[in-house]
Amino acid sequence: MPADALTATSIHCSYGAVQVLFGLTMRVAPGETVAVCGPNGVGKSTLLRVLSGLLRPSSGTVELAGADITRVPAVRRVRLGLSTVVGQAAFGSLSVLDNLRIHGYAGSRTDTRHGVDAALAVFPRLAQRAHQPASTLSGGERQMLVLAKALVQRPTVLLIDELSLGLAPIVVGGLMEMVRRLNATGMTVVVVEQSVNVALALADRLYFLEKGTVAAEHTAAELAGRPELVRSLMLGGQA
Ligand SMILES: Nc1ncnc2c1ncn2[C@@H]1O[C@H](COP(=O)(O)OP(=O)(O)OP(=O)(O)O)[C@@H](O)[C@H]1O
Repeated sequence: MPADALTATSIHCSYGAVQVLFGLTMRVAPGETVAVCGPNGVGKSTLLRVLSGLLRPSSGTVELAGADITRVPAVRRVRLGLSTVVGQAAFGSLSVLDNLRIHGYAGSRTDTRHGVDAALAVFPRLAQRAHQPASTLSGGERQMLVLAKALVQRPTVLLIDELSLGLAPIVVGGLMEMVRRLNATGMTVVVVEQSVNVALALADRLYFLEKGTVAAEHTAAELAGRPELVRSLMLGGQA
């Protein structure tokens, strides 16, 4: 049996004296899209930071394709094929193209130009705006740029924090379609999402966190047509 694309096992994590994750375990199979959901402040973004290498857990392990990467720094994780999309940050005064090039140099494990071309092919709208300063992009286009930056790194596993945050539903719909297409190419995707509707529409499987650990895990198919169960899971109650 092939190794999981990504696993987190018994993760404990704290900010100073404040513990946020308590023995959290999750796994993501190759080619799967998995969503991490739950109420505000439950530790979703903290988990993402641990997976991406921005935060070191106090105990527990993170594995990428069966290799222990718990102590591997974030930049080296990118080179191993694990990229992270967080927020809508871009260098505003630089063009779309230069933003992509810079990102390629920062994490490159392959030829940067090839990666930039491949990313622009996925986002024709960005290709049309390649020479426009990033600061002039709309919110949705900026989010596309963030996804495109991760694509330049040609990840095997893509971590996305809050794809839908602050964006109009129609823009979110477009971005979801992009993520689906990436997943269809074989890319494994983990999304941290506050919108359960986005999570349900995107993911094969969903983890629901409560008090820094996994309270429940369901396939999207199991949750289809069960709004009461979804509601109670999102409120942090075990159902
Ligand atoms: N840098 C930090 N220093 C101290 N505490 C932090 C830090 N970042 C997050 N926390 C705390 O850790 C807890 C979990 O935060 P986290 O951002 O992981 O939650 P979340 O589930 O992603 O929440 P949300 O859905 O509101 O974004 C919260 O109580 C938060 O205040």
